[in-house]
Amino acid sequence: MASIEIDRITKNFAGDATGSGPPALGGVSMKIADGETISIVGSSGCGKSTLLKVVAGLEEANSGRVLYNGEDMTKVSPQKRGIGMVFQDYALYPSMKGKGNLAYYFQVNQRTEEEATQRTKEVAELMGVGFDQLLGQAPTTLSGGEQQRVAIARCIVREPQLFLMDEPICNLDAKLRERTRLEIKKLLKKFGITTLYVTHDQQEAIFMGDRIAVMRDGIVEQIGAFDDLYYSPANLFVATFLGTPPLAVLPATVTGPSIMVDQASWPLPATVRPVLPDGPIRLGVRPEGWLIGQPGGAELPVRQLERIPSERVCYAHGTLAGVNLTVIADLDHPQGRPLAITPDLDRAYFFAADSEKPIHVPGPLDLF
Ligand SMILES: Nc1ncnc2c1ncn2[C@@H]1O[C@H](COP(=O)(O)OP(=O)(O)OP(=O)(O)O)[C@@H](O)[C@H]1O
Repeated sequence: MASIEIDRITKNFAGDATGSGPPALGGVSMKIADGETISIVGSSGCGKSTLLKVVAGLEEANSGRVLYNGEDMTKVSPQKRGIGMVFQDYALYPSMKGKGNLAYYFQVNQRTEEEATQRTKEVAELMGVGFDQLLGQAPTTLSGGEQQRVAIARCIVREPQLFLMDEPICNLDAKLRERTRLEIKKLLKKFGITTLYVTHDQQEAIFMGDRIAVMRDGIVEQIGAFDDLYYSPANLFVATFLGTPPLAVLPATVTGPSIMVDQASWPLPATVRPVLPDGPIRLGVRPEGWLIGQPGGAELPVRQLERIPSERVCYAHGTLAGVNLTVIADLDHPQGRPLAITPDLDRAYFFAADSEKPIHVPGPLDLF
């Protein structure tokens, strides 16, 4: 097991070296505690996979260091780093059955057969019902999802000190994805494996990660527990990146004790008022941050209703002040009827009109 330190890593691919575009990694630093899982999220091309490859030693950084347990890995080959890697298209050894794939590592490392059997059994039990059966089959007879589960188990049996996973389950169907992520999490916690986990799926990032790192253009914008990022975002990018449906960011004007959006004006709470300058500002409101049907609410013509029966609500999509937004309404809200919406200003986000800097954010909520 290992604690990992990524220290000011930069990476320019040949094409970028002339400075024509932003570097793939522009000085990434983070510390991952022993046994911790960090989910890495960010838009396509922001450098997530490159970061994993640099940590694995598959790509050479232009500057910076990666340390495992305080030891600089720059000169250590990927094979000697004790890493388990699972990528989207991870291939199994096709000539071996699942079991052989798991045991192969023990054979080449002259470890005993008992150890291989014991460890395979342990991992197979944790992988859940039916996994034993997969181990008896050749990879060609397994579906993509089944192959990926065997590939994950194969990494785990090797007792990696660091696990690098790049969208490992994105090719699985929704049901299997949910089951597999649970299996992976159980395994990581049971064996205390330090992990970097790249995903495009926010729910998966929240579920898998002890902390989440949000990347943009080769930079880590913020790293922290989901609640920190969600309620105390470092900037507008993080605020709008996390959350589905996303935070609505509305043009607003502060005039003394009130804030105005479009034609509607609402009194500012005493906690917020002293920190907001008069003049234009950006008001961020999450779908759950709107109060419905209050006097003085702005009228939201509802463009579309999206029913979420399991939550007993519906998402009402509409446009206010030229901004598309979503509010949470009653499940039986009639199609075509507008909603009177008022931002819950105690739970709102305020950003400068001309920068991404937050002026006031709600901070962790006292939910109980
Ligand atoms: N081998 C390479 N040669 C040149 N440029 C590369 C190479 N690999 C990645 N890049 C560039 O580096 C940047 C970061 O790519 P990377 O694959 O790390 O992004 P990502 O966040 O993992 O994207 P995605 O979510 O789409 O997988 C992109 O601009 C990409 O085009």
